[in-house]
Amino acid sequence: MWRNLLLKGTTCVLQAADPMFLHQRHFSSLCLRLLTHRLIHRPSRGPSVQRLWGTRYFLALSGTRTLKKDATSTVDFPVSPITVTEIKQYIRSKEIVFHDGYSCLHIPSIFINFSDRKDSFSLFIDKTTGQFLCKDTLVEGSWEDLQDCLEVMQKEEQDFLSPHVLLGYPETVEEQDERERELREVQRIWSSSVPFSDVSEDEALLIKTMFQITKVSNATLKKFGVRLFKPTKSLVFPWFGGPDSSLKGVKLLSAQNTVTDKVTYTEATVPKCGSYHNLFGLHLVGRMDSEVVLTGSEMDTLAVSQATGLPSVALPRGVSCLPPILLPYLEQFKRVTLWLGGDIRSWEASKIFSRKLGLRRCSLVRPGEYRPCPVEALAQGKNLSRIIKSSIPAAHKSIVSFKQLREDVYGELLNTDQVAGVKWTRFPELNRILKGHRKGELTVFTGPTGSGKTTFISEFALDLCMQGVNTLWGSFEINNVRLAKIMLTQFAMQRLEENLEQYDFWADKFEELPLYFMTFHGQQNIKSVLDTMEHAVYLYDINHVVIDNLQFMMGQENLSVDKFAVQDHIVGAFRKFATNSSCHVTLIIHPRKEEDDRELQTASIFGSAKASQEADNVLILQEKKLVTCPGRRSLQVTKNRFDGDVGIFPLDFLKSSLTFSAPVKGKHKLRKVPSKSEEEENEGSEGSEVVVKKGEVKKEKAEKPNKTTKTRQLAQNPATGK
Ligand SMILES: Nc1ncnc2c1ncn2[C@@H]1O[C@H](COP(=O)(O)OP(=O)(O)OP(=O)(O)O)[C@@H](O)[C@H]1O
Repeated sequence: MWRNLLLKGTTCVLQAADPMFLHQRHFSSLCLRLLTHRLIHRPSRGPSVQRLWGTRYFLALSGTRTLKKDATSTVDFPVSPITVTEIKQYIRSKEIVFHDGYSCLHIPSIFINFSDRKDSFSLFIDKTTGQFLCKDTLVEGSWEDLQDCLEVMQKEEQDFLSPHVLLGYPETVEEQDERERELREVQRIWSSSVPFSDVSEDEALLIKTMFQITKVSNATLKKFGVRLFKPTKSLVFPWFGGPDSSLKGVKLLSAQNTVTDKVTYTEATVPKCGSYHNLFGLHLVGRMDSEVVLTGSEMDTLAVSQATGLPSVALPRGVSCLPPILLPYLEQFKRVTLWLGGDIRSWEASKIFSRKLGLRRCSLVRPGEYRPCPVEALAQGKNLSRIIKSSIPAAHKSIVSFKQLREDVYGELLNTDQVAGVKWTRFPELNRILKGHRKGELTVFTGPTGSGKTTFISEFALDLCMQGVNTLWGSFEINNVRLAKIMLTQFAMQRLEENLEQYDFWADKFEELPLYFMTFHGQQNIKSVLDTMEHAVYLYDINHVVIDNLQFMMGQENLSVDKFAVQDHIVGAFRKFATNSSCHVTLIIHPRKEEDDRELQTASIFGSAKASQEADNVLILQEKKLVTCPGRRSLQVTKNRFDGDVGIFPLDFLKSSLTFSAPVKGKHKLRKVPSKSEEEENEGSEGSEVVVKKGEVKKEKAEKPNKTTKTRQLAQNPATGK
């Protein structure tokens, strides 16, 4: 029956009443049966069974495409998280020899004939996920795919399998058109761009001045194949890849001068950034090279190569992520120097990426006054070889002295603004109180039922995501479609149902955001959620996880245990995750039942005091008392571990765009946060804004000049002083 279905090229949908009915093993055995007919059809991306709203499982059993690039942003539940020990045990049981690499295990490719093998160990298995890539044939797939292939080889007593044995999701006509269009676009840009040797000296100098690369020679540009696309005056960086080093894509970089004479760059890639897996410069790396300098931009790689002669490659999306699919290409290097830029963000990224690459082979260039990014270092005539030599090992000892910390402390003092984290663009008041959004922190957010917690946090997270903070949503209460609709409305800042003709425009832009959703809904077990979060941090370098909300993890835990103890355990687990993964976790927790007319406080968070103790920040969406105007909300920060400032400011809700924006200044009187005793008699003053600096005496009257000055200053727009 299956065979008939396959031959007819149909898609088979299996719907199971009980989700457990179709589990992994069932699916594998099904595929094995198909394999014996030499027709294996299974999704090559992620877990082979994709979970869709908990009750339906789809098997795509038609189509002929080997690869399906990640087209969705949902993070599937890792059906059975795999460990490196299990992978090794399995491979040994199949009597396959392997090399234990830095991030991957290397085995001989099973997709090419023994006599045709150029490199005896060209199949790489990711030690964290079990995903594999054969560098000779570019066949990739999940750990389950590889197991199935090995089982079939053993069963059929074969030495190798055809690379076409693994077929992915069927490609729709639109997808096929899109792929062909992209290929044509790459060729069109490449053939209509010109090498620098064909550009007049004056024009070349003008372009180099625009991009601030006057010190980069034409010989270096030629070596890396960099061209000029004249119509937009963009630099064209080619992607040469695959066993034949053919042209796979291009990146176009344009430069604009801002009013402050700073140069800003915009880049565009073909194919789109999600499928643009180019390590720029890789085609120039020799098979025997054992050292590489990893940079955050193509121009930095040009600078390093020219100044030091060392092999250098650039990450395709700069410091925002290191996709695991690139790890096999970095396995040959015994030493990797990460010089990702000259700011704190690059420094943080280099520490995170070195974990994926294997700490013991990595050394990091610490940004600083004397160590800007490579292209700037070249422009300033610095000695790049010396900077690389001064890089520090990524593997740090458990016990350190101040001598080892002093540079870190100096860096923090020098870059206070960057250390404070990413600033919100839509919530300047939050920047004034919290100073920014930092990695590795835990934020607890609460507010009355139905007050708009999800709606607010959605905009709060979207704002950060639009600035490049890789975000993962765990929305257990409302489904991902509804959540994405809210976010898209907030992104477009308008009611899209009335402007459907604009839908594609906004959806295209929205799709570019580094935004991912867990495919969970309803009650979940904390272990599955944490496994998925870890999986996503590894795959997508997630910086911010939003959990809406904690109550959806409580139901699955042991009911005989006290529910406060369960909550404490869950909060502790999120705290640990945030610290260990250098990832910010925002946790929505329902408040305990309070009197209707009482404002919420830190102590109103449901459960014991553990949540507020573990949290770095506590945010409360206040609905009552503070405002006389009905429906008006305020956001109160009651804890801020970073610098202690707490405060409250009003939020205006715009129903058409589902956004909260600060009300017009001057309309609202300043007000201080009431102390507990004052709170009792507090009548509530509407729409007020206040920031209390750590160490200030709360009891001080708002009218006192020094206090008023302080709060007024803080209420001012720092740019205009108004
Ligand atoms: N400030 C506001 N004024 C009026 N309506 C609002 C406001 N904020 C959100 N809403 C609307 O209220 C409804 C509930 O919002 P939301 O789901 O964000 O609340 P919640 O606090 O997360 O709810 P729950 O307590 O069930 O988790 C939505 O329809 C939303 O558009």
